[in-house]
Amino acid sequence: MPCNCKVEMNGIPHPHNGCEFHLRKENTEHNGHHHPHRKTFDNDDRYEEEDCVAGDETVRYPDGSVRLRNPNIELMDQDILYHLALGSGSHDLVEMFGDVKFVCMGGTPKRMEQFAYNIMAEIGHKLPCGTTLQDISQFSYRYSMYKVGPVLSISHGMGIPSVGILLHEVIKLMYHAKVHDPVFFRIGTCGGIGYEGGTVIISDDAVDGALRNVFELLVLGKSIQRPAKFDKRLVRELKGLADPEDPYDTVTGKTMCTYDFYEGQGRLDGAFCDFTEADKMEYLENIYKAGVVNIEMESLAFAALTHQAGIKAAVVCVTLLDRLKGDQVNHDNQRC
Ligand SMILES: O=P(O)(O)O[C@H]1O[C@H](CO)[C@@H](O)[C@H]1O
Ligand SMILES: O=c1cc[nH]c(=O)[nH]1
Repeated sequence: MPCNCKVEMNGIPHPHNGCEFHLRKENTEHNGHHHPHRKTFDNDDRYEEEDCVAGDETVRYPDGSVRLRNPNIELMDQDILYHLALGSGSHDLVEMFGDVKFVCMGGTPKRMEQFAYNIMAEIGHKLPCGTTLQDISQFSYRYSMYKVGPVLSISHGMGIPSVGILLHEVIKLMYHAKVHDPVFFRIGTCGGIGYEGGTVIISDDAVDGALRNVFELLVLGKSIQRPAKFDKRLVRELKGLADPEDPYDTVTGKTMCTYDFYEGQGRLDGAFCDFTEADKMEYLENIYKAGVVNIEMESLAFAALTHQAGIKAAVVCVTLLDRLKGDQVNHDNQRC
């Protein structure tokens, strides 16, 4: 049953929160996609199908548009993308985002604003006279989002919870906007393991602090694990863009993703530390031997959630320091 409540938030009309789960049970068509065999909402739908591959038609519509693996969304009158300050009822998402091809994410709002300007110069995108780039999500006060032609540039904050929330909403945005075959990138910073500051690292695998290649999440109090997989072809394509003339090295390898910057990454300089320098070095040398080339804080969720959604994704990070040589990050190394 549709709901007529209207609420304005920050000048943007927003659907009434209490109405978001008014279900239209008779509906079998949603978002222009026909669902003759709408699935029931069970654990199999949500948490299995580990073998699906980005671009696989079992996780995409045949035209390449993003298929949501959550049957609840198609039953809702409108979907509020709360942390983006957008909504399927309040905005024409197809008109605003239907032409998106690349979604680039990185930690800070400033980086992603600068990246948007760089992309604008790179692709020769012109803004209407007298206008500047606008932060589309400014009234969320959480993330920043800029759109330059087919490129979205979005800040994701720090850590798995922050990037995870963003990914849920951006994947739904792709679905509502009927975007075809989007490719997601995280453009980040990291600590190198055996690599000096200034090295570019393309992740070909993501592991947690115990070297497990899965993203673990508590759902309804139970631990679920989702495989964290990157698109190997995209990794090779990106590596192929490296030029021997580049004034920095570009390498591929296994990225460790931790839940903390200090103790979680074996740093001795946090507010707490219950291990010795020898313990730290033993750990870092062990992960180095296991093939880990860098440590950061989002790749596991990034790989797992994009893989789950059938979206091609890659993580490319620059090292700020070699963790085999120290812990402290200089301000000069991290400019935005
Ligand atoms: O520079 P970003 O993209 O934020 O990435 C890295 O920097 C942050 C820690 O300083 C973490 O988010 C880590 O993943
Ligand atoms: O050491 C580092 C540097 C940047 N980001 C991290 O997560 N770790």
